[in-house]
Amino acid sequence: MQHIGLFFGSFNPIHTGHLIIANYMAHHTELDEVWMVISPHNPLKKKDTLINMYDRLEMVNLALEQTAHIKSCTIEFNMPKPSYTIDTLVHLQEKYPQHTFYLIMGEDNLSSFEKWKNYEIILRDYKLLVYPRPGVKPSPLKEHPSVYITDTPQMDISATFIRKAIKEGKNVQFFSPDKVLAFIEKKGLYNS
Ligand SMILES: Nc1ncnc2c1ncn2[C@@H]1O[C@H](COP(=O)(O)OP(=O)(O)OP(=O)(O)O)[C@@H](O)[C@H]1O
Ligand SMILES: O=C(O)c1ccc[n+]([C@@H]2O[C@H](COP(=O)([O-])O)[C@@H](O)[C@H]2O)c1
Repeated sequence: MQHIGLFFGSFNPIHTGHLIIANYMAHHTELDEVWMVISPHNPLKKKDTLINMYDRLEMVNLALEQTAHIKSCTIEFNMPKPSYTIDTLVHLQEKYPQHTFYLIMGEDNLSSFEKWKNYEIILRDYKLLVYPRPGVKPSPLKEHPSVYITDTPQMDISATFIRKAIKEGKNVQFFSPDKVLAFIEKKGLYNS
């Protein structure tokens, strides 16, 4: 049996903030592995700036080329859209009954967690590893017995910031691995 942390996200694009969290969860906690689950469409986000899921997957894979114990997961690609996490959890548990799954999320997502489909069932059946994120109002759910607040380093960087900077022609070196930035440039992503 393995303990797998599921790090769900749009990864539009993946950035250093995501990667530091994934590393911390994979190597500094009791988890055996972290799977980065690329969500085709977050039910609570508009699709305007969302680029195609295959390009987002490619960027995650480029970022993870040299890493052990952190993998990409495309399970939501073939599931109904938008991507409801409870449905994915049930599907993964059926497919991998030998694993114990944990949900990894930033505090920003915990603050809106009560808007998620069947969030009470998620809290009943899964443990949530929640890491602090700068500038987020603390959620009362922090006290829930299924919620574990981790001691993860914090970095105030977001995909929104990166997309905006690229659109404005600014330099974003180090915000994401070089290979990811080269892919963005080659494909002309986030330019308009
Ligand atoms: N800098 C960061 N530090 C910690 N967690 C982060 C950071 N950036 C994103 N996350 C977390 O990663 C998960 C996936 O986030 P997502 O792909 O939406 O990135 P984002 O940077 O928040 O994107 P956007 O700016 O487009 O909303 C979420 O749980 C989010 O809280
Ligand atoms: O299940 C839900 O109702 C639900 C509501 C909002 C967000 N989510 C998921 O939370 C994950 C984080 O999304 P994001 O866009 O902040 O990276 C992503 O996988 C979404 O599909 C899920």
